[in-house]
Amino acid sequence: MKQDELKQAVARAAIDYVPQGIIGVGTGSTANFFIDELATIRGRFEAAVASSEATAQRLKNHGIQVLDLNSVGELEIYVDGADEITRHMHMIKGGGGALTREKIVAACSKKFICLADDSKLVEVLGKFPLPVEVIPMAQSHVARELVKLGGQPVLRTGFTTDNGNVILDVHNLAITNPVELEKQINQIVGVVTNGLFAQRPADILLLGTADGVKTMQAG
Ligand SMILES: O=C(CO)[C@H](O)[C@H](O)COP(=O)(O)O
Repeated sequence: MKQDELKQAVARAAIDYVPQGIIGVGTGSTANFFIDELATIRGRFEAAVASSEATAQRLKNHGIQVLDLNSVGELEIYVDGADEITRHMHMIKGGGGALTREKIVAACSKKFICLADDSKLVEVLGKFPLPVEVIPMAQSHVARELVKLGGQPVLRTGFTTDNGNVILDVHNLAITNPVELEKQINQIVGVVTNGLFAQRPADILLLGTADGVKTMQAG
């Protein structure tokens, strides 16, 4: 099965988790498939909160109401993809550069439902370069600190986040303790946040495989 077919299958499976109220919606090609599925059940839920400008636009294009996070309470679910995920539900996210808003919406949600094709399931995080969102004037400082942690930061050229910041993609990190590394990187002055989602892992993983969609939880 092609990767896109697997993404579409998990997006369709996620519809079973959609509550009547307001849904947090992620960013990326898998999230886009989910948005397209949401469009088919418009009217069965109230509205959405978007984790990026691109997601907000796609939701609106489908006629789905998009609300400001500050105007709503805690969300029932947040649905998003990942670049890598482990059996412990720790993730690397931010391949699309939306990591900060994704982390914020996820933090405001009771349940994080991760949608991924089986190429994203890994034993250890870190083959995918870890995205770090950085205030532009701190770019060099943060890069030096990331080198001290053993990584090789590379500026994502020509890319600005929805928050007006830059992304350093950090290669070759040995991510043996994702919870600690997430905290450590976030303590560097000038870092907005990093793409490790370990302090707040996913609750449910819908994994697209050639044998169908598998539902997994931390274990
Ligand atoms: O974190 C993300 C965007 O910032 C995405 O969830 C992640 O990059 C996966 O993308 P895709 O679904 O296109 O494979």
